This record gives sequence, structure tokens and C-alpha cells, in this order.
Amino acid sequence: MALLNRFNYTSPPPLPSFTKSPSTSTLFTFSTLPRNRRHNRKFPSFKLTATLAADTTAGSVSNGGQPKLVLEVKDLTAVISESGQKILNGVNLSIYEGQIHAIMGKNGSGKSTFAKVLVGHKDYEVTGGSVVFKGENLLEMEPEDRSLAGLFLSFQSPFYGYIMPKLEMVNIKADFLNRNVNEGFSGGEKKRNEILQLAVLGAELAILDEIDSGLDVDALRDVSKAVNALMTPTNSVLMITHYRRLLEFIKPTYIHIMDEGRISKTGDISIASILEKEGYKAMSST
Ligand SMILES: Nc1ncnc2c1ncn2[C@@H]1O[C@H](COP(=O)(O)OP(=O)(O)OP(=O)(O)O)[C@@H](O)[C@H]1O
Repeated sequence: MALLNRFNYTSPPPLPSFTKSPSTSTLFTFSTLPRNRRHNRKFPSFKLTATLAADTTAGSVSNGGQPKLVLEVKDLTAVISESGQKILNGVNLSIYEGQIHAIMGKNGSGKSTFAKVLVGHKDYEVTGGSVVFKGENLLEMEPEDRSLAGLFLSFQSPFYGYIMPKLEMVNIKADFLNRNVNEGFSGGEKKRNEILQLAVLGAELAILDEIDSGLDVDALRDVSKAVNALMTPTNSVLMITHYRRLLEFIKPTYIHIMDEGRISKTGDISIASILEKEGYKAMSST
């Protein structure tokens, strides 16, 4: 029985606690949507094996005591457009300003699909649920409109003066500017380049899909440093990873486990430690 795939939006739960020792392309979501933020104080709660309850407002910024909701995903279901195969089976997730959320999960559990659905990738069709991004109904927007609204942006033509300090921050040599984006870059350099996009564009919500894949330890440190340096009280990050080492560099407010197209568990960094020691069987909902 899945114990954690249900959200209770009725009352603010206590802080997370555990009672049990219990692939793809990289993309970014950039938000420059109008500031008609909704001050929504609905909090999800969860149950993990014995007891886990997560107040996902932890780590969020309080302006006048009111955490600001950046992304609210409710019961999101989606299929592959071509085949109709169901991939997302009711994703629920709330991200508040200043938070870093990590999604982990077995291969094929739907992590990247979730990320792509958020940016309106044409391969997927949303069949149910809702996604509110800073008060806007994301699902009503065409992918182009999401891009125009700042949801997805591909870095094309840098403004030299503006990005020089950013280049330094992510440890990229200035000759980068003389090359076309991603032309002649190694895998690790591409990752740094992608983080540079994030640096330049100042994403408010960045979705980082396996930014740790293919990076050597120095590059991982650089990339993580850049992400951390970009965090402000109003920035948020949703990162997908298989490995705890990234989470040691970029410390998540919450870790979610995706299983068969839904978030089945939520907790703190200890989830990653358990995963590393025991594998996903330790996350089994039985
Ligand atoms: N465009 C597509 N066409 C066909 N199948 C797809 C497509 N996109 C996703 N899938 C399938 O949907 C399932 C979920 O894929 P997804 O890439 O979201 O998983 P994931 O959790 O990111 O996996 P990994 O950890 O290996 O990156 C997989 O079985 C995958 O083969």
C-alpha cells in the first residue's frame, strides 16, 4: 500500500521526522511571470512508513510571516502524446520561495517527464490535475508562451559586460563568448554553460535535471557553487538527481521520491542516506 502518495491539504503539519531507518536532457525553468503571487497557506502532509509529515514551508522566506508559494502541482497526470501511455499518475508538489527540492527515484519513474511536462514539452499531454506557477495557470499556456513568460529560456546571445562576472563565478574561460552555445564543449563544459544560463537569466525557479551526470568532481563543485551563489531568498530550485553527492553540495530543503509517476515519499537529507545504503527497496511503501 502506498502510504505517501496522498496529500492532506487541510492543516499545517509538523516538521519532517522519520520513524523508520526507514536520464535525459538538462533543462531550466525560468520564471519572470508577473508578480501576482498568491499567498496560499495550504500545506501538504505526508506519512512515511510509520510517520513522516512534511511542512514544505520550511526554508521558505517569510515576508510579513507569509511564505510565498512559487509552484503548486496538484494531482498532475500526463501521458505520452504519441502512444497515450500514462507516465505521471498524480504528482503533488508545493515549492515555496527560497526552497530547494530534490526529486530522486528509480530509472523510468517519471522524474524527467515531470520536468518536461512543467515546461510544456510537446511529447507529453496533460490529462488531469493543475499546475499553478506564481499564481498563473501554467497548463493554459502554450510552450512558446511559457518561454516568453520566462519559464524556459535557451541561452543564445550573452551580453558581454553583464556575464563576465558570472563567467568567473562558474569558472568558465572568457573565450567561451567566442563560441556558439554548446559548440565544441565537453559534457562537463555544457553543464557549466547551462548553469551560466541560470546565472545570467536569474531564474526564480530553476529545474535542474541531472546536472551531476557526466561531471567530474571539480566541475560538480563549480556547478554547485554557482547554483548556491545564485540562490536568494526568492529563488527556488527543483533538482533531479540519482546521487547523494550533489545533495551534499546543494543542500535540499526536501527530498521527494518519485515512484511510478507520483511522489511517494517526502523527507529530508536522511532519505538520500537511506537510499545510498539500502537502495529503493528501503523506500518501498509496504
Ligand atoms: N517521449 C517518450 N516516448 C516514449 N517513452 C517515453 C517518453 N518519455 C518518457 N518515456 C518513458 O516514460 C518512463 C519515464 O521516463 P522518464 O525519463 O521520465 O524517467 P526518469 O525517472 O527520468 O528516468 P531516469 O532516472 O532513467 O532518467 C520511461 O519508461 C520512459 O521510457
